[in-house]
Amino acid sequence: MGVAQQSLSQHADHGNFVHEWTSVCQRLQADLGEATFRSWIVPLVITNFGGGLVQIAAPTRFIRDWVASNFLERIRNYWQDLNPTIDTIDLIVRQASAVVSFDVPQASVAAVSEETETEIEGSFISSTLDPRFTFDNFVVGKPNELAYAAALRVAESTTVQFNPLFLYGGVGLGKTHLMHAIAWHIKRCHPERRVIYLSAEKFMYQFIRALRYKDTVAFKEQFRSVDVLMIDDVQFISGKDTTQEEFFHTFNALVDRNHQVIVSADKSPSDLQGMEERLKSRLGWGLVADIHPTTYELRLGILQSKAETLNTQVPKNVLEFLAFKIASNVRELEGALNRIIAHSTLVGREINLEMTQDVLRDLLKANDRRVTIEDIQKRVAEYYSIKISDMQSSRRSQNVARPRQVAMYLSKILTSRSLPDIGRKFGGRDHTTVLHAVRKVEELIASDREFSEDLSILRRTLEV
Ligand SMILES: Nc1ncnc2c1ncn2[C@@H]1O[C@H](COP(=O)(O)OP(=O)(O)OP(=O)(O)O)[C@@H](O)[C@H]1O
Repeated sequence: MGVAQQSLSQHADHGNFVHEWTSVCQRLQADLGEATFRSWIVPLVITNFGGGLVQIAAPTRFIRDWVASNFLERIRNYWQDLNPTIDTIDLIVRQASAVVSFDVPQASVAAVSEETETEIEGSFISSTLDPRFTFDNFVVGKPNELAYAAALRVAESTTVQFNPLFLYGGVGLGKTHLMHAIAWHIKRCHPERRVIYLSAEKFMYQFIRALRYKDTVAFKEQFRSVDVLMIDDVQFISGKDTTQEEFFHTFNALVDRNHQVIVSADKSPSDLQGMEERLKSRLGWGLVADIHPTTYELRLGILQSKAETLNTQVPKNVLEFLAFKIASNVRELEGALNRIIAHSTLVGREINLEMTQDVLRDLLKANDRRVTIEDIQKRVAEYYSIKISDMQSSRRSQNVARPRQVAMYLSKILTSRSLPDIGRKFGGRDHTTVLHAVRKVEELIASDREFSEDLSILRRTLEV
């Protein structure tokens, strides 16, 4: 019996849960078939249980999302058949290195002790780093070029050039990705440098624990002896005065010794509410680099890169559609791409616009950019100098029919309306007419450069 197994078996319910999970897995295996079971269920580990809750961790967000939308209900039902006290299955993402797993047939159970939340590897003490968050996987565009350049500079140089480096930006725009990328780079190129990377939340909990166990000397020593201290989401300690005080002293001790400090937050130092003035001011002393909201081009670049990483061919018009429609943040954009790829892999359905709109209906509604079919008809009519009423008319001459087809195509890719809906707005035409128009325009985009350029211009005017 391994160490982790021993520690878990101290839990009174351990035996039952292992037994139950094994039975649930057997039923899933029978239902789903070997290949699906291996792809989606085997990577899962149980990380916590008790009080009616089972917490299951997936190694990546992609697997978590897919399991959540396809198997969660079934896992809960099967579990409740065995143990009616279970009412919640909590699916989380946790890297394999953060958990200790041990042998249970088919799928595994893990014990997460406080030690395993902090990875201690040689001189590198840190929260678990996501292996995908590297500089190589970071797509650079106008909105993030300064933050990227600053992060790379700090990661590459062994002398301190600006202290602290303060990275900030809205939700899901890549702050954590850049922080991890810096840490990975240092870990690879300068393994002798001592780096601590952790969230401000964890900093606070470690500090509270040190206070509780009267261990603050060791706490201070640990943080003040590093070459690089990286604190993610520093806004978390806003309003938490004692933690701020400790962070302030740690920060000063490191900066005074010319050791690098890197901090990320959702706002600029001066906008951090609930943060002491002297800390705000010190946080702004070095280089403050913001990550702006993404542009259409950056979103498209990110999607192309992610599709390549996932080794999947996704049609260009689908990537463009997603880049246009999902402008909120990169995390959501990635989630959307993962969902359609997973759907296609498992159901064997070809990835195209139709299927994308189908699979992502809810998400698309939430992100509706409110370009209406009427806006499109008006803009296209202006562009080709035809009457707007010709969008609905039965005239078939080429100079009217082609713009009408273009408007139908743009309605399909820029709104989430269905083919029959679009047909209705174009003088009550049938959905097959709309489909024909979409195909025709796609053909022309591929074969006629001038036409394709016209269309890009038109599209851009609608996207602003
Ligand atoms: N420029 C980019 N290139 C590639 N991937 C990106 C880029 N920007 C963001 N991402 C991806 O988007 C997701 C969200 O990014 P991340 O977690 O770094 O955001 P964040 O700014 O830290 O968000 P939060 O405010 O929620 O902490 C990650 O999967 C990340 O890899």
